[in-house]
Amino acid sequence: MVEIVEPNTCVRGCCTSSTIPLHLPPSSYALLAPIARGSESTVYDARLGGARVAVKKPVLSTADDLDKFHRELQLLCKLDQPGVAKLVAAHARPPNYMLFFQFYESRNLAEKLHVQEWSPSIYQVLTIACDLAKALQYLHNLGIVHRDVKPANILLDKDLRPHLADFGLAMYKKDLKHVSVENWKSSGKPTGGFHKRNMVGTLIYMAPEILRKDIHTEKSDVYSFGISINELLTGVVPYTDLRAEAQAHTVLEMSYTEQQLTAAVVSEGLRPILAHHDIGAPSDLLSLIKRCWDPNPLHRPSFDDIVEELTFIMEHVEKVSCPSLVSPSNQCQNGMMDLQYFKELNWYDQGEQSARITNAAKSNMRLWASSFNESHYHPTLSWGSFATCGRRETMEDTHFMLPQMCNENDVHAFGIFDGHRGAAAAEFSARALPGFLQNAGYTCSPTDALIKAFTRTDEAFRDGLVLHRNSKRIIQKDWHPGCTAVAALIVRNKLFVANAGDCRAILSRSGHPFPMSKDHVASCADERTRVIKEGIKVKWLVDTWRVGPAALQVTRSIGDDDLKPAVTARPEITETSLTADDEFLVMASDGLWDVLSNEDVISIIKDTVKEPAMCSKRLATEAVERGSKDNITVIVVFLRPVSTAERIY
Ligand SMILES: Nc1ncnc2c1ncn2[C@@H]1O[C@H](COP(=O)(O)OP(=O)(O)OP(=O)(O)O)[C@@H](O)[C@H]1O
Ligand SMILES: [Mn+2]
Ligand SMILES: [Mn+2]
Repeated sequence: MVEIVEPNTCVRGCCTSSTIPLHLPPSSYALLAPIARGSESTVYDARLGGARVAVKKPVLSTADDLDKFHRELQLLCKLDQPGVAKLVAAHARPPNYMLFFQFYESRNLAEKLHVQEWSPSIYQVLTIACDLAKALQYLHNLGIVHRDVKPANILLDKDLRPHLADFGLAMYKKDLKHVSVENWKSSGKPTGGFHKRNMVGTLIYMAPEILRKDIHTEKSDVYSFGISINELLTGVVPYTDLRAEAQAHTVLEMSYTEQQLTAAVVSEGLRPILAHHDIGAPSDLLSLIKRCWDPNPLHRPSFDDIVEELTFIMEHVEKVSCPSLVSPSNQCQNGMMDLQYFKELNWYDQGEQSARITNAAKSNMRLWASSFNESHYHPTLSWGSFATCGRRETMEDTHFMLPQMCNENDVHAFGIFDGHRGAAAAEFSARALPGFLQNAGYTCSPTDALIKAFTRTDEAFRDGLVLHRNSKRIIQKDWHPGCTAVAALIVRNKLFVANAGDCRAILSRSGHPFPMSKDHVASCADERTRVIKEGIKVKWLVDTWRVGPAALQVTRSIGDDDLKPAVTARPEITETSLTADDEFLVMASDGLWDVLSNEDVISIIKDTVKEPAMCSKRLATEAVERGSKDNITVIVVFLRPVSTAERIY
């Protein structure tokens, strides 16, 4: 990539390599945007000789930090294994100290699981586990312990293969024996002792012997590996799982301190909830995970054992699962093919294409540029979501999150769609509505833009349906998919909520629920009267009021072209000015509100760790526990700054 210039060493001469350039002419590289900022370093998206790389630039404030940099570089120069993040170059001379790595496109495993909500197949879990075990086996054979194995340090490439990164704490085992634990923990930083920075995010992956402040061995990496693979399998951050019994501690909630977690892991043998057989995890894998997190390091397997066992499990899974891919049950009979094709049209793409961004939007115009006075209160946002199929077999909910819409720092939009009679309308709307909203945003007020976005989405979807019905000669007259929708738009200090149907949005204002939408259901007298007036019958059926021959419970929706115009897509809009009293916004599909009251939702968030994705997940899990039988989608948006301590403990 870039030529090696002799002598190829760092400034001190302690780091050498015959293949990796260790000093670079400034013209050969360019740092672009930062992609991660830690307390010890910043990682940049960068270019080196034309290729995309990730550059880790450590903060070097003390002589110790410099020693640490050279140790890390010496070590990285020796590593060459496909499961280890590849160092491609370094610059180790004043004033610039940088490590250049091959770029891994699919972020780290923690983000993939908890931000993108990726749910891997068993085969993908086994592939990652196996690659990672081989990388750790390689390191241990070289006498190196990593000491910071956790999903955030596992980078995924575009094929989702893992690469172990962050050798900031890695050491030769022989050197560790001399280093007392106190030494690596406190390097004279102000708080001293067990520095918070080392704990945050890492504590839950630490073996009991480390928490007891004994020496780290390779078996401590085995423990962290076991915890990480279980997280990969369950999608649950350790100790946040609500399926646990009350006494099994949801440790990451505010009420638990790190001392309490440490005590529970060390003396009560507390561990995360093991993945369940239900999800198709082979029992051999589950028992392997359990042995990896055994309290006694001597009882944990070595990576030689782990690699061997995982290889065996993978071969077995391949044999069992491959034939089903071609099983006759998956093939459609001839007559069914067309209908199948029709339903499987990619409605997301259809939606995206209908709401293509207009020229106005491509120019330099600003969204709602003149709206609202800049001197007002400015909310500080953080957002997260969680969506689950729940007890249903299919997922008909969709959502979108558009923080900092069109690069406007203080314009944000979020939306949830709950499909019925199929997922088509919900899938279409999740992509179309944000586009229509943006296009309208250059010319209309926020309220009008929201109304336009809803009605245009509805029209475009119903037009699309007609078009496909005709062109594909599908005689499926009575297929009329629809969806309910709620969308929130924040423009500076103003919050607008548009709702059509029975999704709901509430604010927590001074600790109390403040409804931002009204449910549009046939049991609501006003709505029932309106629908009847527009010519559609409403009948009491079984247990509730239902609309038209389709027996819909909602009175407003996108789609449902058999019930238009009575079942209108026109949303009701609520508007409010945000102040420092507004803590957070919660939006969710009716799967949540069926079993949780507005008050329940507020109080659950109050005693959950202040991380929006975790709050969303906790609410959904709680709703499933309380018997919700529907799909559940939750978006939580904090409107005030949340301190790191509140987010982690
Ligand atoms: N080679 C890479 N390709 C893509 N992204 C990367 C790469 N290296 C690092 N990153 C991103 O930067 C983040 C931080 O990297 P790394 O863990 O090496 O830095 P760090 O400063 O030691 O972080 P911390 O100590 O806070 O965990 C990773 O989680 C990942 O999101
Ligand atoms: Mn890291
Ligand atoms: Mn690190």
